[in-house]
Amino acid sequence: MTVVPCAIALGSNLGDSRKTLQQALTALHQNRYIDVIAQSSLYKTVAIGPPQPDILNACALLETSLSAQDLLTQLLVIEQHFGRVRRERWGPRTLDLDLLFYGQSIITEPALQVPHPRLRERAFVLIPLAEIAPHWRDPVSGQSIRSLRQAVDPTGVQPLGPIGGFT
Ligand SMILES: Nc1ncnc2c1ncn2[C@@H]1O[C@H](COP(=O)(O)OP(=O)(O)OP(=O)(O)O)[C@@H](O)[C@H]1O
Ligand SMILES: Nc1nc2c(c(=O)[nH]1)N=C(CO)CN2
Repeated sequence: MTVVPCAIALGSNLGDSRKTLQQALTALHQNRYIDVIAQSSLYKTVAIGPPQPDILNACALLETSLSAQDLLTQLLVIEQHFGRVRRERWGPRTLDLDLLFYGQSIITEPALQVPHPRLRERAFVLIPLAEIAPHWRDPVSGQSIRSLRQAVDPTGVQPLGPIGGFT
């Protein structure tokens, strides 16, 4: 059985966001095909996009025996479980789970792009991810997460400490 290391981003700005992120990590942990290897601190971040409340963001490293498509399906199932309703693009959400990396794969399908196409410009992704995977190499740019993180403006990304709830 092949096990693939992956990275995901978590975000929430509706409801009890800290609890939602904790419960999302617990749901991933409970999936028999997914191991949660590491989780970043929690960050309060200024929302990029339409005006809306600040967002709680974090990242996690996983190992999975699922295909990238099946892992995305599991992420979408967990989002739905937390009542995510899609309205405007980049609007407020109870839970957003993005697949950032699936090993060193490059996937460009309509429903799945990996590495996540916007991760290189996102301080709210790169700062938490650099905590847990500084040496991970982005297969598209060839750069490490640490060097991508050093290139973004950290303004508006404030650490809040451990996510808590899940160990
Ligand atoms: N790497 C990926 N991770 C998560 N969803 C992806 C990915 N690539 C493509 N998608 C597709 O995008 C859809 C999710 O769009 P969504 O509305 O959550 O975007 P968003 O997270 O608000 O914005 P952004 O994609 O800029 O982070 C999913 O239904 C999925 O099919
Ligand atoms: N701060 C912040 N801004 C965003 C976020 C997010 O998770 N955090 N997600 C977006 C679309 O996924 C768009 N804008």
